[in-house]
Amino acid sequence: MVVCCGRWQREEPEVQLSRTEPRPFSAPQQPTGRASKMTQISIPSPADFHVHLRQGQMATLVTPHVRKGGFSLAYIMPNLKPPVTTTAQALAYRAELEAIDPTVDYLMTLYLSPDLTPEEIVKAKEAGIVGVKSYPRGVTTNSDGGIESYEMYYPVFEAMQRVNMVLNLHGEVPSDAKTNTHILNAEPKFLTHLHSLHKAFPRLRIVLEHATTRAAVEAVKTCGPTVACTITAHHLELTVDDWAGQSFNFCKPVAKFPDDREALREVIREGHPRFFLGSDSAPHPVHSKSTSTPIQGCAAGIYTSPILLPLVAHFLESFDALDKLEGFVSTFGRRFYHRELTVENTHHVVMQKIGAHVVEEKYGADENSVVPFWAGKEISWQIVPN
Ligand SMILES: NC(=O)N[C@@H](CC(=O)O)C(=O)O
Repeated sequence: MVVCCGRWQREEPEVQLSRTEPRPFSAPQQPTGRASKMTQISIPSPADFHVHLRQGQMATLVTPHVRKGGFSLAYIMPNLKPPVTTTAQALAYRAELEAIDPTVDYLMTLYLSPDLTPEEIVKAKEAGIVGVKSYPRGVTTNSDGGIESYEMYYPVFEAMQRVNMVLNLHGEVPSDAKTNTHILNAEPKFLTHLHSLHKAFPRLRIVLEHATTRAAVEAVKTCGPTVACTITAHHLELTVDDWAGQSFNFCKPVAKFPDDREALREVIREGHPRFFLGSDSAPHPVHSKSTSTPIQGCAAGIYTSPILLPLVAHFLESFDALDKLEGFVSTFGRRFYHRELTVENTHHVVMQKIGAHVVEEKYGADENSVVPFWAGKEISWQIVPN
């Protein structure tokens, strides 16, 4: 990372370029205490390990925003209609995205469903598909075909462990009045599943997606090096008070309490190498966010792709963690996913702090337009066009 404070500038050996196998998770801690003085940052090949890019017109609108937001690698979620359940579908979907923007490296996933077999896992691995995403039934957008119990998938997980694929968990259990389960405790109640899966498949790489609670952070920390966790940009800022009555801040899992948000911030400040960015950027047409009816509620999802890198820098700086930006948005996730930087795949994204700029209020036109997170508010960092 290159940091500039006024005329002062110095090169730091924070990222070693390598063509070798991934190293164990023992990244050295970065020095602290100079974050507020930075005026320029250079990040090598930022990677977003959880993105929704949709299909059709919406995909055409939002796919170029991955690059616009500073990212050159995107880990693509499979909750389309119909969900991406086969290797053939995932490859066709990747081709669709590459036709829109060929400059991004799209890592593809399959949707965990009863149709997924160990044989399909082997085929998927050979075709370069990276992971399988599990959505518990009914907890979020397009999760009607989601899972109800994990045991029946053990043969699939066994195959994934054998061929070295990643299991991505949407970590919430469905609401149930009988057990007092609701959207505020759905994530803590899910953590027993995380522990059971890790115990049953200790070599299976598992990612607990978009953690929102102190309990989730602590659970991941107690697991071994094969378990990691993504954190979104918006959960670094929001708490329950921000989405109750504000539909554009509504997403699943919902933002929790100030102490939970503090746990997310702490683990980033700590520079913990198993916690990295997965934006969960999830665009919905403006009408499905703003004009809900008693029959059709407000869609869950917050859209951050077009402003992502400056937004993350803005938030990390606000809680004195800007010096952890490179690990959080590039090195840590890449290492976990075995997508480490090489001389060939590294390009630096430079950001400058040149006074606040206001985030656009919407992208696209008419009924297909999307409203980004932080719309109309200021961000202090901007990407320098190259
Ligand atoms: N995060 C969300 O609130 N929504 C996501 C689905 C998901 O990841 O839960 C979406 O696809 O819209």
